[in-house]
Amino acid sequence: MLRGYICEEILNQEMVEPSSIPTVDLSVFLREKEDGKKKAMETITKACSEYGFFQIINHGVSLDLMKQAIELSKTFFDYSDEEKNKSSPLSNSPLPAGYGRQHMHSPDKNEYLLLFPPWSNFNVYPQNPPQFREAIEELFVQMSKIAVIMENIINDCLGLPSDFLKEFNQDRSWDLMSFKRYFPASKEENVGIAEHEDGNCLTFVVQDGVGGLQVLRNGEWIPVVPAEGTIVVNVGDVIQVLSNKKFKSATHRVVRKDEQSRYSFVLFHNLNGEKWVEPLPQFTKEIGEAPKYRGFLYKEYQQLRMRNKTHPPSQPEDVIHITHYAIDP
Ligand SMILES: O=C(O)CCC(=O)C(=O)O
Ligand SMILES: [Fe+2]
Repeated sequence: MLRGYICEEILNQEMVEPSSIPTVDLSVFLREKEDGKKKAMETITKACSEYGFFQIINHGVSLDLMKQAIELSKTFFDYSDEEKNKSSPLSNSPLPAGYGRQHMHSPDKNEYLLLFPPWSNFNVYPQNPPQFREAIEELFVQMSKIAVIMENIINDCLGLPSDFLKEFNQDRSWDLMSFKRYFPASKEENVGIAEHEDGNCLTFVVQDGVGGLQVLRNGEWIPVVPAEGTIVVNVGDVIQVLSNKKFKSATHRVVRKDEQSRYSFVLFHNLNGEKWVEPLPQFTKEIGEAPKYRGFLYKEYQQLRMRNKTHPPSQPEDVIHITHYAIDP
């Protein structure tokens, strides 16, 4: 049940509904043949230079497993608080891995299960449903493989050495997976996750059929129409800073639907907190361009973002995001 599938066999393209963000067939990178790679790289480069969002098909992650994980997360989130709270975070973990709900004052209306890689000591796995843990662990492995492939593609698109990002961060222990349930919209408001950019390197999203994920493109909110088997990819702040804004960290949000919960899960391909992040010489000194950001310790940024969530600032302009490190021209 949890086995991966051979990429050539799967995902009849006709199954995929039309969507407003570009779709990249990842199988061209998984095969030895060169066909289609150039075109796929152009699509990715354009999407990342403009707004940082695209989606992938034929990625090698088991479709059965993706579906099964969404179903298992539904079962989990439907349990009583008492059952869910059995997976409450350990007090010594660097981020609250385990089950949680957004802070009462947060505009975000969702509950979540946060997990570090399967070998981490910080994970507090749900005991129920019984198959959930195995599915999460297998998905973590399969999606992390795609993340490494995608890192290499991004290196090529940016003109960096082909294993640059892998070498930049060898330590995968800060990677995270998050399962979420967004509650149905109320009469007064429908924010699932307020407009934001992800702080990490690359994000991979699997959503159910409900919809509500939107990306900002040229000042307009574009819906990311759910299509079975696709994985949505977005660029995070770390890539934006390293590339000196050549690639954009996608601004996105989730809008809640009436009368329906929405379920999704996400792999955040992340950085070790001790990494120093600053625009690379390839995008500054070597091409005579001024850096758009000052350097920072990644964990400092992650902690500031966490503080936003647990102690929400009273003014929207006090929210810390990557502009905190921006150098004014
Ligand atoms: O649930 C989704 O579709 C996206 C979630 C998201 O943007 C996030 O967790 O940062
Ligand atoms: Fe996000």
